[in-house]
Amino acid sequence: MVDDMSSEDGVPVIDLADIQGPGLERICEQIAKASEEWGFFHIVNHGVDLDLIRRTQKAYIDFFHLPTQEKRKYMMTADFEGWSSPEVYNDPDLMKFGLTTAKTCEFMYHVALSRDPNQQPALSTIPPALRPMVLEFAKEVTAAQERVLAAMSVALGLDASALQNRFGPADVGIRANYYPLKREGKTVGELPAHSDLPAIVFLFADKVPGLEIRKDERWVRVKPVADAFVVNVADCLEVLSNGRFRSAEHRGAGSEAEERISMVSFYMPSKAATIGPMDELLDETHPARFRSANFGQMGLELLSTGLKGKGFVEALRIEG
Ligand SMILES: O=C(O)CCC(=O)C(=O)O
Ligand SMILES: [Fe+2]
Repeated sequence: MVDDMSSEDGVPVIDLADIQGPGLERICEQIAKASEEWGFFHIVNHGVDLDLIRRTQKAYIDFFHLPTQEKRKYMMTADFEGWSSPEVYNDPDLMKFGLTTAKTCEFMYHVALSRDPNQQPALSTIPPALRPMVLEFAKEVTAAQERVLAAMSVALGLDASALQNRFGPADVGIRANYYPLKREGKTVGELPAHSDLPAIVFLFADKVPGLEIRKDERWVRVKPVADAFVVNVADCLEVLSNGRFRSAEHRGAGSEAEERISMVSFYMPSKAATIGPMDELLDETHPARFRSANFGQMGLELLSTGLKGKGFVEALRIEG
């Protein structure tokens, strides 16, 4: 077991090996501290099979290496699912949806899992060579996300299931970002500064650096930790925790040493969920710092306006 480990950049590293045993209390304390101070932390011994992660990563890399005309078969559609790259973002096929998020690095996005038995994702849009891996990966990552959510609930003084229940049956979206080798400092597409909207996010990009996160007024280049996921408190969690946990702005880029892929899993509240401070956290001395909103309505509106800043958090903040 690793005690209060920290990578050189200061981003906390939390060992989850004992999350279902007597270590839970200590893990909850570490998660609370990291979520309050950073909004970001690495997790090791997360329970997601490493061989599965590597196979999924390899399958995505093979996809991104295909010729453009092959990848165009999976071009993004109006529901934001599919493939996009800076090379094609002016393409009329893509622009007809007004997809501003397309102006980022090359990526592919799919909803790969739904906790709602009546609303299963349309898996036919995931390239067949990727499908079995992506589905298995999404299943394991979702289970790990729910373990971390339970620890976060306990850390907030709530029942272990409180946050997950509040989100309702989640959808989990997987976004794979591809950054080709950077040549002579030239970038071929980056992810501009943004915070993630829903709700808890796991990012896997060990080995190759490129993720930068904002800590107070400075940008910190995250040093990769082998086999770890980077956990990110997203906007919805900041609002549910009434501002105790913070979502942090971050940005992604490629490297001059190696091509880079980041696999990002978004645990999304049900569209029917109300995103607002948890009632249990409010009293006379702790008034609500945010309004409440329907996730389906507000979330999609914000996503379609593109990536910038902490849009959702700011839109709901109560001044004063
Ligand atoms: O590639 C990265 O390191 C950042 C990815 C990211 O922030 C995202 O996909 O939302
Ligand atoms: Fe992000």
